[in-house]
Amino acid sequence: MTAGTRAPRLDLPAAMTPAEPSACLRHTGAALSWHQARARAHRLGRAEPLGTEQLSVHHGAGRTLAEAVHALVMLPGFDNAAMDGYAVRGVGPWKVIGRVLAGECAPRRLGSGEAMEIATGAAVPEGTDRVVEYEAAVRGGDIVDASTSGRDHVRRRGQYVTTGQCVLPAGHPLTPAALGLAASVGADIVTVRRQSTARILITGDEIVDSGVPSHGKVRDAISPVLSALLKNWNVTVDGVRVDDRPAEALTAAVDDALDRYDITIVCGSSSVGPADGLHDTVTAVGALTHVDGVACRPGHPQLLAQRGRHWLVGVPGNPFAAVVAAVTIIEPLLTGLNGRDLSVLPSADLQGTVRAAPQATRLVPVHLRGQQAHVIEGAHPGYLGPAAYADALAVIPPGWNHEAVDLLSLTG
Ligand SMILES: Nc1nc2c(c(=O)[nH]1)N[C@H]1C(S)=C(S)[C@@H](COP(=O)(O)OP(=O)(O)OC[C@H]3O[C@@H](n4cnc5c(N)ncnc54)[C@H](O)[C@@H]3O)O[C@H]1N2
Ligand code: MOO
Repeated sequence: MTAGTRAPRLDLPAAMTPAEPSACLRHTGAALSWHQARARAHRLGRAEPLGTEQLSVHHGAGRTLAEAVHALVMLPGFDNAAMDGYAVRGVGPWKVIGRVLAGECAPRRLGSGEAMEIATGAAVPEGTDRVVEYEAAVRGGDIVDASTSGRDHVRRRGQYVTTGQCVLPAGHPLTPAALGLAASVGADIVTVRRQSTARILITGDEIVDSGVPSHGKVRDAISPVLSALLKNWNVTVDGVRVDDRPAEALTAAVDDALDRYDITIVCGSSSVGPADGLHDTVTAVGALTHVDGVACRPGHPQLLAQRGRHWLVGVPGNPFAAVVAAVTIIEPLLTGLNGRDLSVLPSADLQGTVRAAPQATRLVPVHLRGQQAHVIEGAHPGYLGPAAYADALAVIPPGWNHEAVDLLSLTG
């Protein structure tokens, strides 16, 4: 609910031409470049990592390792068959002297000219030269024969991992496969960063949190999108609350949330209008400002401040601008808090009409098709339509000249 004269229009492409200002020329903070803001949020988080806890590998999904996982066993732990068939020794034909299934031990070693029927994963009998898969074997009675094969179909002990080897370093995200790997090298417990918590504070007298808004009112679109993004980033979003102005109410709510949550996110109130009290609140709660304005379109009026180990993020009230702020500030901050490196962003060639801003990074919703990102027309700071269809946001740097663009995932 900013008031006063509108900011002059910048050189927006057709796809992003809004009916209201998207440039925050009157914004008071010294804007960082988009890359600087992202890097700073990450660096700050990295300097104050979250505490740690120990979790079962069954419950670690989405967490980040605080301590490396070292193998307690060889992988494989023993020489075993990679195929169902016959473990053989020497040249065929072989006499079949028995059978060994997974989990069993062969009763004795193989002699030359002998074979043992074997299941995939079973320990091969001592003396085994190779495993002949059923498909390549010809059996008659207790004799089996096969042509020579190039592969021995034996997975050797320690072929993948040796005991003591670091299989997952600290800072590695516990993806489903990483959890399986930790278990396969014998880990029951992993040491991870604790789950971060966030409180979303929605400001604005015009905002209603359910139902169809009456004239002059606006349905809260930011809580749903922000809550979902935060859950994707493994944050516990502990309640969403609509705070009425006056400024003292916002300050009290922020003060309280800063005490109790890792990240307090104030939506709206970030600009320069008469009801935009976030800057005063930052001062009143004694937080130190690190980012105050980012040279990006949309999403310029972003804020990052710190009180102790607690973080205050201001995101613009325009919902698409709020999404931009989330991927610019909140995601890198969380990446840092979890002790992870900022990932190198994937990139793609951009198809569609978009023009670079001279001094700001533009964030544009795109569909990904193969190696190409296709611009979704109609993006507007106050409208989530194109973002709702997008796979990612393309990062269009100032002065962009049709080079490949970086991509920020919107789908988790
Ligand atoms: N004179 C200036 N006016 C504005 C500037 C500026 O630099 N000088 N910047 C513009 C930009 S850019 C943005 S973005 C907005 C940011 O405004 P605020 O963060 O202060 O947010 P509000 O004024 O409260 O709301 C803006 C807009 O968004 C709607 N809104 C707010 N919260 C929600 C919500 N939870 N769900 C859906 N929509 C929401 C609100 O009704 C307003 O329409 O300031 C510009 N003005
Ligand atoms: O127009 Mo404002 O850029 O952040 O939505």
